[in-house]
Amino acid sequence: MLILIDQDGVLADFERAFHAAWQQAGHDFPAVALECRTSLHVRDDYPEALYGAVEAIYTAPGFYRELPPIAGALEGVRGLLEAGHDVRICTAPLNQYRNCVTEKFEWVERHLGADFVDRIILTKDKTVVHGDILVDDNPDIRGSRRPDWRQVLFDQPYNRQLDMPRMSWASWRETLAG
Ligand SMILES: Nc1ncnc2c1ncn2[C@H]1C[C@H](O)[C@@H](COP(=O)(O)O)O1
Ligand SMILES: [Mg+2]
Repeated sequence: MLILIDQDGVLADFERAFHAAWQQAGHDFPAVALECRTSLHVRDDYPEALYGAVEAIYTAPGFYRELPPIAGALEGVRGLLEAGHDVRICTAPLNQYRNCVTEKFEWVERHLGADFVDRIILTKDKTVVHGDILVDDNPDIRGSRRPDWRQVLFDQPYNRQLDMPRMSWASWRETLAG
């Protein structure tokens, strides 16, 4: 199968890094605990007056480069390759792309190796990408086409209210390799 894997929130732990950076910045408003996050975009769980401060964290140089891998993700990706699947990273850049784009590539090179950079598909519209399965933490992927892939939702606190087929890296074999 051709398996498309999202980067942020599936391979790279955007949430954990944001939480740590917000705490370190010393804002009066406390960091929203990961288990209490309710919407995909972290900004939406903070007061509107703090949107600028939230964005300043994830647009800062180094934020994307230093994201920790999600537990089990790197082993899971290698396992999918070993099982014979064609694995591609399918990721959307921020509109404020300056640090984000380069650092997403650096992240892949650092954690999955230089050859894996060839497997990156960077797009604002994942519906135009061909594949059998897309593993993504976003439960509402929009675009210009009817996609030919089937989505498997990557389990995150902010998408748990939805009843959709989902997986975590602890259960990828049961969900994807069958
Ligand atoms: N939880 C998030 N809050 C804010 N912005 C986010 C979050 N997860 C991803 N993003 C941004 C960062 C990326 O540039 C794009 C989508 O990335 P993707 O690798 O397709 O998940 O949205
Ligand atoms: Mg994502």
